This record gives sequence, structure tokens and C-alpha cells, in this order.
Amino acid sequence: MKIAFFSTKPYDKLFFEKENRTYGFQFNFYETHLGPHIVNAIEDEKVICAFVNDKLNRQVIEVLAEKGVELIALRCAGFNNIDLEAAREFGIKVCRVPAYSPEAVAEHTMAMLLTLNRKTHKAYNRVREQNFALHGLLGFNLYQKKIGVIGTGKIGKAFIKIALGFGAHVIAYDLYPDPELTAKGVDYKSLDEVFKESDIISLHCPLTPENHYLINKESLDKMKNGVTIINTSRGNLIHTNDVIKALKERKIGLLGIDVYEQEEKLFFKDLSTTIIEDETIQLLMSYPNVLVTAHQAFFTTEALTEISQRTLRSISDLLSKGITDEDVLL
Ligand SMILES: NC(=O)c1ccc[n+]([C@@H]2O[C@H](COP(=O)([O-])OP(=O)(O)OC[C@H]3O[C@@H](n4cnc5c(N)ncnc54)[C@H](O)[C@@H]3O)[C@@H](O)[C@H]2O)c1
Repeated sequence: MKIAFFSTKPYDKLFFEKENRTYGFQFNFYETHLGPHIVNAIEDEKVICAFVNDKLNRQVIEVLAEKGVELIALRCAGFNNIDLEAAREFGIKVCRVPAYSPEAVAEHTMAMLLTLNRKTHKAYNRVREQNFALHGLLGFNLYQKKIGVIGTGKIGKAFIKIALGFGAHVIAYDLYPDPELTAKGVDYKSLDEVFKESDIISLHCPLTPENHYLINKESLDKMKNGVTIINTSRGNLIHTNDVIKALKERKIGLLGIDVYEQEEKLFFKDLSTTIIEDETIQLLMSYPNVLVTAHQAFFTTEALTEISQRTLRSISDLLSKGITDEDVLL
């Protein structure tokens, strides 16, 4: 049985080939992302394995169905990049990896917060030039700061545990508050209260039509001056131009983004010899109080092992037994 992988990187091959010793599937690896430009390249593959920036819109799904594709296996948690209605209509099954080391993303979130705050990235370069001065490196304690977490599912919860370890006061907003977190001292509040009261805001909700551009001019106006915002969830939760304006006005003190609205044109690629035409990201990257990482929060050995194990297990189970469990979207 053949599986076509899109947006493939060397590390995907490494981890999936290792796990495939159990299954013996045939893999076709495509480096390009999946979209209308490449969909016709599919030949006799019954399964498509896609990642976060592959575009699985109606047009693509229709061609996949015509070519006899039976299953789309997303090797990620988020599923905002697939038209599930179209997949249902064309009878294609869809699965994903709902949880793969939420700690990986949570730990990267804290790494971004600490880097921005304690400026270890600047200190690293500075001491290499024998500059041992401290001016410009002033940070603040996380101890007793108010950290607002939006979305307290698997990743939000893992991040909250870390934040509580720092002695921060965690307030949170979720459509479904978690009593286990309330018992640990987390205060669930309205979204507006989280915006108004937080020193630091960390986004851990999925991207949905309801929360598209959650961080925009209106919500930024409600926030404290100098607020820190970290987004390791999805780029479209943030209205980038509103955020740039808020950075210029000093409304946002620190910004950390592992995800970006236009990331599919940039992230996961080595563009070091290219002129990048996206002026928005260029502007963001030029600010000293902004840290951009290229969707790497998930990138640990543990997470890649779980992703490859669960994806291949779901493919095998779905095709042989038609099982339904939490990995299955359709
Ligand atoms: N940067 C990365 O490498 C990376 C890796 C994995 C996941 N992610 C992102 O992290 C997100 C969260 O992952 P998870 O595993 O914690 O998901 P999850 O489903 O376990 O938790 C999501 C939580 O968000 C809540 N929620 C949904 N809509 C909301 C809204 N409008 N406002 C507030 N809360 C809302 C849900 O009730 C749930 O508790 C994913 O959807 C994905 O976008 C990023």
C-alpha cells in the first residue's frame, strides 16, 4: 500500500522509515507542499500524509477523490487546513495526531518567553564579542506575574504546569474550563478579563472561524501597556498588522511567535540566499523585542516519534479495520 507524503523534510523520512519497519508501507516523499499545483502528481497512492501548511481545500480533495485516495492522514494536531465537509462529501477518511507530546510545545512556549524576557539570545552574541556589559538585557521576574492562557487543552495545560512552577499567577479562558486546573489555583475568567489583567498572554486554542484574528486592534486596546504576547498555536489567531502597530505604540512590550499568518511561504525552508518579499515578516524580525521561530515548537525527538507511530498506526487500523477512535476526524 502506497502513501504519498507532502512537505517532507529529511527528519520526516528518518522517523517514518524507522516506524515503517513494523508496517512495510511503500512511501513516496514529496518535498513540495500539497496544493493544486502538485495534486495531479498522485498516481496510485491510496493515502496522503499531510502537514500543517498543506492546502487541503475542496479543489484538491476533489482531485484526490478522482484519483482513488481513500484516506488523508494529517501528521499534526491542528486541522484548520483541511475542508472536512469536502472530504466527507467525496468519501475520503481523515485522521490526525490529536496529541503528541504537548510538553514539547509547552516547553518551547516557555523557552520563547524566557528568551524574550531575559534576552539570552542577545547575551549569547554579546559575550562572543567580549562585551560583558548588562545594559539592554534587563528582564523581569515571572514569579507572581499574571499569565493569561487562552485555551487550556493538552498544550495549554502543560504550559500552565510550567508557569505555576515559576510561581506565576495563572488566569485562563477556555470554552470548557478544566476543574483539575481550577483545583490547582488557575482562575478561569472571561476573555475580556484575561485581555485586561494579564502581564503575559499565551495562545493555546485551535484556530476556528470564531477566533480568527483573536488578537486584533480591539482586543489589544484592552490589554495592559507593555503586555507580552506569545503565540505557538496558529498564525491567523493574530492580526499581524494590528500587532505591528501595537509594537510601534509600545502597547506590546514583547512578542514571541512560532506561527505566522503567511508562514506557508516561508517556514520549514532555507531562504538564507533569497530576497524575502514578505515585508511584514521582515519588519517583525527587525524589532529587538520580537522573537520569531519557524513553527518549531513541536520539534523534539519524542514528538516526532509519537507523530510517526500514531500516524502509521491510524493508517493501518483505518484501512484494515475501519476503527473509530479519537485520532479519526471523519
Ligand atoms: N507550534 C506548534 O508546533 C504546534 C504543535 C501542535 C499544536 N499546535 C497548536 O496548538 C493548538 C492546541 O493544541 P492542543 O493539543 O492543546 O489542543 P486541545 O484540543 O487539547 O486544546 C484546545 C483547547 O482550546 C479550547 N478552545 C477551542 N476554541 C477556543 C476558543 N475560541 N477560545 C478559547 N479556547 C478555545 C478547547 O476547548 C480546548 O480546551 C492546536 O490546535 C494547534 O493549532 C501548535
